[in-house]
Amino acid sequence: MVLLLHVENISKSYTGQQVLHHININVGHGEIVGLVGESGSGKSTLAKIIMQLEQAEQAQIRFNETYITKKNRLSLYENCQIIFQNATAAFNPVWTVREILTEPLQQQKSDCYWQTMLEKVKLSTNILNSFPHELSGGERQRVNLLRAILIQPKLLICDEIVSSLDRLIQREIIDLLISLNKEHSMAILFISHDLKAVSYLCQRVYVMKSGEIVDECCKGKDGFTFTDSYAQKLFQAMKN
Ligand SMILES: Nc1ncnc2c1ncn2[C@@H]1O[C@H](COP(=O)(O)OP(=O)(O)OP(=O)(O)O)[C@@H](O)[C@H]1O
Repeated sequence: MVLLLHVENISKSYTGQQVLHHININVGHGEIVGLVGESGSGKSTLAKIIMQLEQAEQAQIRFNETYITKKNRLSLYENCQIIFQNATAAFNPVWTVREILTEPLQQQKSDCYWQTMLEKVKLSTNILNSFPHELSGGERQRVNLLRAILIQPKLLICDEIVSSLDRLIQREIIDLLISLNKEHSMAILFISHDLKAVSYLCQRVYVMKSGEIVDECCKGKDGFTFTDSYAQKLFQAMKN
């Protein structure tokens, strides 16, 4: 598989405490990859470093064969987007949904365009004049997702985006990700505690523990088969 994101040797400390230890991960073009691990294992920190929102001590990040630094991060954002769990925090509360969605495009679009795009995330055009606080959690996360995919990124990093939603809405969002992956070959790095969601969605998964990648596995016909005992326990607990 041709690599889209290639992350090598990421280490990070906060106030003398090392939270990431020589992390290597990669995501292929059009691939859906999971990143799981217990709370505090360093998943979000890794995602922020990839997006140049945090500085790592040493890191080599290549996206589409180009080394990414703070200086050229804007070109990364044209092809790689991140969405977080808390969709509300991503929005300006005094903007309507139309204003929120128009911002990354930097130009007005027709009602017909919005209808087509909103249908992709199963929202109606009525929502365009609403403010974020008038939406449900699931609707907010759909707007967040649509905002990220409007620029047709090659990679979408999802950091716990379904954790606060109920099961049915979680499933709808995940099915939406699968269709976006199929229709646009959009690669996804899916960071989650939710191993059921990861098992359903992802083709390959990395398991993280205390700032280290302890296992990596491709999905086979029986799901994921890990060699590391921590990874085995983690996924075994899900089945029980
Ligand atoms: N800005 C910060 N300053 C100091 N320590 C931090 C900071 N951000 C994260 N940490 C620490 O780094 C470690 C990794 O945190 P991180 O949020 O990356 O973990 P995580 O795996 O994403 O956790 P969760 O699943 O709960 O979101 C934790 O010990 C956390 O307390």
